[in-house]
Amino acid sequence: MKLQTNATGLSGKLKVPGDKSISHRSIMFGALAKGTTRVHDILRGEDVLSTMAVFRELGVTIEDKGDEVVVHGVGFDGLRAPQERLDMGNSGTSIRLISGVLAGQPFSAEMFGDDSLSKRPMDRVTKPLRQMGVDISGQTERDLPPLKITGSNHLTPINYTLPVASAQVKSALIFAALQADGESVITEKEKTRNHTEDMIQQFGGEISVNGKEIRIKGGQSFTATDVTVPGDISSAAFFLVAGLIVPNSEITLKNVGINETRTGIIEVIQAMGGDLTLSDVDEVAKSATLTVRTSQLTPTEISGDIIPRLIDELPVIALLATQANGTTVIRDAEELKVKETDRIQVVADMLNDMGADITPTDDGMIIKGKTNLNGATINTQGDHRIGMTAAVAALLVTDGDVILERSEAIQTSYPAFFEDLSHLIL
Ligand SMILES: O=C(O)C1=C[C@@H](OP(=O)(O)O)[C@@H](O)[C@H](O)C1
Ligand SMILES: C=C(OP(=O)(O)O)C(=O)O
Repeated sequence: MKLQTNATGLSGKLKVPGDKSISHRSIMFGALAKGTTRVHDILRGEDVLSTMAVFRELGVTIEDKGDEVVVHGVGFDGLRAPQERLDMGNSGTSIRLISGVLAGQPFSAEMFGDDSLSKRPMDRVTKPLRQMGVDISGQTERDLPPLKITGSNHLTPINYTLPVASAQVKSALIFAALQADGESVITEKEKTRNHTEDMIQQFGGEISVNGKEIRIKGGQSFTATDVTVPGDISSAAFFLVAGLIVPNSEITLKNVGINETRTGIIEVIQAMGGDLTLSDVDEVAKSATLTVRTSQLTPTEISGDIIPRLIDELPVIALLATQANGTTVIRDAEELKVKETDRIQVVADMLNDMGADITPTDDGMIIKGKTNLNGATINTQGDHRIGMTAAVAALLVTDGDVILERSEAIQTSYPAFFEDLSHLIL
């Protein structure tokens, strides 16, 4: 598709779709609780639809009533063996977290995904799950999908320090630990998004978190509850950046999730001197209204423990940095290489094709600003965040066309992205 270029300004208010991480987990916890869970403002992106389809295949009734999704929970002991292979689509979150759920189930299943997911390492979950007594294996020494799993209802509790900063690995192990015979201790490398821990408490379970150390007792059960999903800050990120770099812009994003394990991008924008204000802060729902205006930006360094708090935003943050007056350095972000694409290489190649000056490194990028962007043909390679970053970059292009190939990848996390963007363009 041909992307809109040369925007003279962006203006308006928007409610971004529901948080993807919380949406996945609302289906999972709803299914594993006894009773009826009603989920409001769930994201209906393809990744979450994959999680819903998998739980239906595992015997859970899930109704989409338009204004809410109703999950008729069956409890940990109510899942049934699937008749079909479980299709995880493009979703790393689905395959890894559901591996942890199936770890404690006394049946076999096979999990597979699309071309992108089939290249992503699953050994980070298979290794610790094997230690707990699960029979799980994939392809090659990195355990790429498809994965075959046979769970056990006598899982050994685990005491495990994560070698990578990953909420997906942490959450997979938490789901397994909830079904184990005793208490498990999981220690994080860096603090990552904590939606699983929050939801255990919301669904009446028990978890103790002390800094990076998490303790979970096995044999727990959950009670159904209602969930309202806040807007996804990872989706809001595209409009935050667009509003800062396109001239004559002011964008207001309502009801954006501001869980403290997700707000790295707000700190980066502030460090770069961006005009960003928070209002209507709701401490209980952990949400706020965010407003951005066109800004002169200074460069910054992004590294260390902030990285997991903005990991999915780094592609569009790289674009932001191309418009700062000086050189921005991103370090400690080697996890970007094992996302839907190698996001260090793909982001650098894409923005360099458009005229940016980015040097990819082993664990990040060196981004020289401020550069003019030009037309190019970009292929998402099946990565939604590459597609949305390209669409925001195109707004700055005054010279030539920007053609986006495989734009349908954006369905993964933001089906209405282009519609929402078009409403803001003056
Ligand atoms: O737990 C989650 O919901 C997610 C964790 C992150 O992945 P990692 O755990 O691989 O860092 C993130 O990139 C992904 O989009 C969603
Ligand atoms: C990495 C992402 O998702 P997942 O790992 O669930 O595929 C993402 O949404 O950017």
